[in-house]
Amino acid sequence: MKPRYPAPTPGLAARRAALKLLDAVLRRGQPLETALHAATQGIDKPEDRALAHAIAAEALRRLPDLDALIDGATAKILPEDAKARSVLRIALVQALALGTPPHAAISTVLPLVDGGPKRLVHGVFGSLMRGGATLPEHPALPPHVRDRWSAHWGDAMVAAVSPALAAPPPLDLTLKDPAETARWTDELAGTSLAPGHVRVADNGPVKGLPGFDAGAWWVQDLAASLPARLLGSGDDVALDLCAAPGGKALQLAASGWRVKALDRSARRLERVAENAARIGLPLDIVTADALEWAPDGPVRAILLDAPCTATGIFRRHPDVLYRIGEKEIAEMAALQGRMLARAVDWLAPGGRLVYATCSLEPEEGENGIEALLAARADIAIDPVSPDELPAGISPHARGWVRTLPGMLAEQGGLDGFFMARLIRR
Ligand SMILES: C[S@@+](CC[C@H](N)C(=O)[O-])C[C@H]1O[C@@H](n2cnc3c(N)ncnc32)[C@H](O)[C@@H]1O
Repeated sequence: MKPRYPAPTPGLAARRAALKLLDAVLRRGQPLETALHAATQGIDKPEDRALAHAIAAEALRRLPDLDALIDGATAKILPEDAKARSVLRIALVQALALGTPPHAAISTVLPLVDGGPKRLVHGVFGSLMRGGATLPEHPALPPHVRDRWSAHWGDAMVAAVSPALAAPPPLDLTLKDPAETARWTDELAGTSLAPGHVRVADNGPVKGLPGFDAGAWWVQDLAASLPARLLGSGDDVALDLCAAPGGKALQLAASGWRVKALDRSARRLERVAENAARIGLPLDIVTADALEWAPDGPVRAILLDAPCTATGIFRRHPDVLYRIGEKEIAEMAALQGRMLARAVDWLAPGGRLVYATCSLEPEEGENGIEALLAARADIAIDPVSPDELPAGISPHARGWVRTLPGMLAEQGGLDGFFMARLIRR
């Protein structure tokens, strides 16, 4: 007897979820990670959810190149938001970048255009495959990002972004005890670019690596480990005003500080508590909005790792290349300005505040600090000296630190960050 309903195409659910993810990022401006839960609802197997994420992330990494192929193979340019375009992006990225056999790549997406231009999708995909289509070794950047970053940082920086986007970033670990750097570099078969840092080439499951269960380290990009280093060690109270998921708060605690780890997100603070328990370091966790909360008295050390557009972590989160524009940058810069103005007021005379963002936008870094300095005669930059930084990264002449794509490229690069250490006179 003929089945009443056709059997579901194996792998279709993951492709449908990938389509929803692309839609969430490109049309609704949602972060990929935020959209993941809703897009993969009803998918039981973790490997199918991971596949959906991998397809969408790779499609975002390769979007301008995929679109150039599609546009070169269609007589009439498909609208930017046409479902057929997104379905073709998903099929092509699997066949050309993820190693999916072309027949599987197309047969698992065609049901997604049921009742739509199935023949067109099939025809465009087939003609591209027959024509030997390939993707360039280094992905092209979307024009609006290329122009923005080229205006701020120059063409050499932009040229360094594409290779950085092509390869998955290495896994960086921060050690609880920097004195054990040689031991863990050896046990993890990694390389170390700074005391307390190990870079691991093999990107396998983190929980399986030596030292995870023992709480010897946590995952943290090398650039992200620099701001807490700039506060040095101490045994006083240190405020970490935007603490979750906790990498920098743990660094401060490991350096002896009594850390008040504040964040407004109770859910994200659960991760902080889990991480602190695994590592075995004490943190005083406070759920509060830094724009409303205030400490009891002046403090000597503050870390403000402010919420930002996160364009500096494009290697891990390529959705920032499509979600972030001038409006988002201006909104974040305004929020950061308010947080910074409030936080410097809490500093004791001689106290230090490290301000950091994982953004490649000067509005969220250099410009914000210059505006603060112009408004506050009692605040100055406490310049970072070269010996506080890993070899290959130098402080800016103004005393702050800017990491850019292209730095340490031969060793695997690092995230884009801005950090400045301020002192209250
Ligand atoms: C860049 S992340 C912090 C990363 C963290 N410092 C680390 O090293 O793991 C920014 C954090 O700021 C928090 N946040 C955003 N607005 C806030 C506010 N008004 N008050 C407190 N935390 C806030 C977010 O919940 C987010 O966890």
